[in-house]
Amino acid sequence: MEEIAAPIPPAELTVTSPEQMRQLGRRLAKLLRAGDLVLLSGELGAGKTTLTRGLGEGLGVRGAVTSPTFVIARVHPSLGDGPPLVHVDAYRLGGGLDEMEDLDLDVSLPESVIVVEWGEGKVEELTDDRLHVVIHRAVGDTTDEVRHVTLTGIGERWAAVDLSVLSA
Ligand SMILES: Nc1ncnc2c1ncn2[C@@H]1O[C@H](COP(=O)(O)OP(=O)(O)OP(=O)(O)O)[C@@H](O)[C@H]1O
Ligand SMILES: [Mg+2]
Repeated sequence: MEEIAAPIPPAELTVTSPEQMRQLGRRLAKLLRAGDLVLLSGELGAGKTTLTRGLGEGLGVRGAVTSPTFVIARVHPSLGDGPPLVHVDAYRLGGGLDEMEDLDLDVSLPESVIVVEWGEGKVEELTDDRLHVVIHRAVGDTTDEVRHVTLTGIGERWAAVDLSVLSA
């Protein structure tokens, strides 16, 4: 009989500064590979771009990750032989997937690591597997630098990945 493994629970961690958020991104980058989709949720200023900056550093890609004001997506090629980082800000992406494909990114998505801010309900169809990262501020707190981060792996790709290593 086939053994069905219990799903790995989401990892929950607390981050107390922007620098720590970047560090988390750098550590998370080590778990990522070409074809991965990372969905980032959290209110304005939660730290999605800050985390992505760390991901870019960890992946060793060219160019600093910034908040794209006039572009929806930016491709950061690898400085080595790793996958490029495709950073999407779907805030203004109304139509979802179709528009995503229309972006004409000149990059092969299955060969890239794709990180999407504000992508909920828009890009899930890109792949069955995704890592969903939710960043929360402590309720009612706008001055504090404390953030609660929940990482949930969805699909076969993440079934055996122990995300608790990220809290180390
Ligand atoms: N623990 C923390 N982690 C991340 N950012 C933090 C933290 N504490 C304070 N900050 C600050 O909060 C802001 C986060 O901005 P960032 O652009 O990363 O957010 P965002 O979620 O991408 O917002 P947007 O929805 O506008 O794209 C930065 O100014 C950063 O310095
Ligand atoms: Mg952002």
